[in-house]
Amino acid sequence: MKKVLSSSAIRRVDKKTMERLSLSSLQLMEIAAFNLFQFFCSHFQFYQTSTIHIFCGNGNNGGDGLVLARMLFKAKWKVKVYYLRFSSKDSNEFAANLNQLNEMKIPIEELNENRFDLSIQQSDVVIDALFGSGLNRSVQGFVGKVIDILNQSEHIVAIDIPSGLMAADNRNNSLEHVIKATATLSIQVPKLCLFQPTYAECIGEWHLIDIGLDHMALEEEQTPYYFLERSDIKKLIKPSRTFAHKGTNGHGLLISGSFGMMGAAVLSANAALRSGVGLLSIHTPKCGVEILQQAVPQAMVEVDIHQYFTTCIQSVEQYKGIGIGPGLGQAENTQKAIHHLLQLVIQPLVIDADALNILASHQDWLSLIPTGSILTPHPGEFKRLVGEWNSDEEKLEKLKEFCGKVKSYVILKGAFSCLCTPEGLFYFNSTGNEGMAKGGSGDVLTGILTALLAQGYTSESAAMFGMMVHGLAGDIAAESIGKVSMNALDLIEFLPHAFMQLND
Ligand SMILES: NC(=O)C1=CN([C@@H]2O[C@H](COP(=O)(O)OP(=O)(O)OC[C@H]3O[C@@H](n4cnc5c(N)ncnc54)[C@H](O)[C@@H]3O)[C@@H](O)[C@H]2O)[C@@H](O)CC1
Ligand SMILES: [K+]
Repeated sequence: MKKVLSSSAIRRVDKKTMERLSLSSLQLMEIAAFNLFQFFCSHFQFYQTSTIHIFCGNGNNGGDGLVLARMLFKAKWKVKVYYLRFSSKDSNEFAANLNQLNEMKIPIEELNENRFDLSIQQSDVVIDALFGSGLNRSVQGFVGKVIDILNQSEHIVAIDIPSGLMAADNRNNSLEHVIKATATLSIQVPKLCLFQPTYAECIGEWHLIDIGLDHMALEEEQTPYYFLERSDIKKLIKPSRTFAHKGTNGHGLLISGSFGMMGAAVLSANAALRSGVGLLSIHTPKCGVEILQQAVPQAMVEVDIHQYFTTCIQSVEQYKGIGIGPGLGQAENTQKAIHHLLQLVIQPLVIDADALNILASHQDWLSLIPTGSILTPHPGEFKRLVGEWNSDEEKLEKLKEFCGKVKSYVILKGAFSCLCTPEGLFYFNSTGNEGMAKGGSGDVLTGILTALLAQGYTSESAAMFGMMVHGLAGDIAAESIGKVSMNALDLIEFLPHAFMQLND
């Protein structure tokens, strides 16, 4: 698990690293730039025949750019270096490295208001080292003009953060002039902006470049934001037991499906059955019985009295994991059935799709949600629950407030799905890809989560584990058959591989 830190926290960690490892600021910069250099050379080998234009500000992000330029120059890459002084005082590290470049006779050009005629070819590469985590106000004036010109380039690699973007909160940033990077090499610590959809087109693909910051110093920083990694899940996985039988692996219930939407029930049931549940029951209207008995013979079907949709859920105390929502529809009698279930149930629920939409239209029922439930909205469903937001930052505030209010977990689905806890901690997922953005993916997640709760995982563990394994199944599917063709059925097909990889 990596901590997502603010600029001020990163500065403290940098400082402690230097103190504890007896490094000067120049030495730390040298290490940072060397790691950037190594990554750049191996990951962007195909740029080797291009001219690399490196644009440096006169702070420490610019310092990183100068050191990287020196290293690429020595390694015989074709580099052109430019710097501009947006601040009247150069940082010490920038100044020292500028001297070095001059001493080594590496050509370097100063840009200013009167001189910034840039000639960059289509195949050339721009490295953006203008501003990093030190940006504390919107970019304006001359440097803004330079950013606009650079944005005409096709290949832009940003160092640490695309210039013009702030690490954590951009609500007071006009965002008029922001580098639109194709890739961002962020220095060791993930920043909140990396996970926010609004800034995705400025950040491009991103990579974290480890520079050996002091682990204790990172430990000492407090943050509500975390980047969840595969290794975190391994610790949560329950060992399998030799004498396990279907009864000890938990009995799950899925309340899903309605006329015309039985596919959702089939998907979530199959996902649950691939996620270790001992026994699975599906509550469904009469029209779904034959479909489910054929498509999911391993499951038991509990038949509603209604032909087309769910109207009546009787007793649920025997189930440890209960998932409700996929393909449920929003018929009036289904709404009543949900209300009845909420009054009846004490164990946490997995709540998805139409069950969320029903809750959104009955806000007074939110207080009936059992503590520790897991809600899995996509942004549209979440908006119906909490109203519009004006920025990603506000969206996270609403998420925290909502989870606290309903004392439950929310997995807000999307790229870097975000799990928020009732205590207001945020965990961004590191698995998953855009090939999963298709109907049925969410139904699969509901099935997985229901199965994990049934097996006795706590809501928090189930939410982390489920979110990670779901995304990983998507990543394996993308690798095996490609993002275009993969669909929800493939997520189920690759779930066993994902579970095995997490267990390894
Ligand atoms: N020892 C260290 O501190 C390390 C720093 N590193 C690099 O240093 C960067 C941070 O460096 P700095 O703190 O010097 O900051 P930056 O280089 O990001 O920015 C430079 C300065 O510009 C000024 N500024 C802020 N917003 C502005 C605006 N809109 N218009 C004009 N000027 C503005 C501020 O005074 C700021 O300090 C990181 O992003 C990273 O690239 C890395 O080398 C790792 C080690
Ligand atoms: K930058």
